[in-house]
Amino acid sequence: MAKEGTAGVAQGDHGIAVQDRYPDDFAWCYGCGRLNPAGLHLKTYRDGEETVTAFRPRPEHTAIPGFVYGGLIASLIDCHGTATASLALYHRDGHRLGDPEPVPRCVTASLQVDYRRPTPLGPELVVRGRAVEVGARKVVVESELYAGGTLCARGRMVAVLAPPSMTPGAPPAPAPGT
Ligand SMILES: CCCCC/C=C\C/C=C\C/C=C\C/C=C\CCCC(=O)SCCNC(=O)CCNC(=O)[C@H](O)C(C)(C)COP(=O)(O)OP(=O)(O)OC[C@H]1O[C@@H](n2cnc3c(N)ncnc32)[C@H](O)[C@@H]1OP(=O)(O)O
Repeated sequence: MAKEGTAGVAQGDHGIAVQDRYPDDFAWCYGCGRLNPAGLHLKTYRDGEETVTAFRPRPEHTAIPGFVYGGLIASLIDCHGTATASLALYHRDGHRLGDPEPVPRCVTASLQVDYRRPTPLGPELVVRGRAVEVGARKVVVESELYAGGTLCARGRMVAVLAPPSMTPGAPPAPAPGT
């Protein structure tokens, strides 16, 4: 059974965030890429048998006044899920965060979000996830999103290892003055 959300996030695998171990070419994601200056910079940590992340929505993440936009909720569940999948594959291969081997990058093949309660805008949101199936390249991740300890959304996703042949180059640098 899922634990109630808390904001205590940094435990296990040396307290390192999965996203801080993605190779640079895979670190531009809007939701979780550490190199995307306009992104959300989500960080996923191992917490026992689960993973956890926390994010405090800002006023621009409003759906209707006082409540969080569902697309943001989906983004948090998405990026936390792909990181949870990456960590599951890394662990399966005998590694721990902090090892020199790069963390594998997964992309979203399928994402389902069930919005169970309106999510209040104000408290920090906490997402807890776990890999429930780990295949050769495919990982199924289930997760829950909490606001102030209240379960507001559930996620289920299929994440697939990005083929190395599709590694992108870094995006172009912004034009001067932008
Ligand atoms: C933005 C990336 C777009 C391109 C993706 C490709 C390469 C990635 C390159 C760079 C990525 C860099 C950074 C990523 C940044 C952010 C990530 C955050 C999350 C996202 O924002 S990411 C954007 C949205 N995402 C996509 O843009 C994916 C488009 N898509 C594809 O690129 C292919 O579709 C792919 C690679 C997913 C699979 O293609 P594939 O040919 O490699 O593998 P295959 O089809 O054999 O599937 C293998 C196993 O997954 C099962 N499976 C597949 N699809 C399923 C589904 N929908 N439901 C249930 N199961 C499914 C199969 O049933 C099989 O399962 P089994 O092994 O058990 O038989």
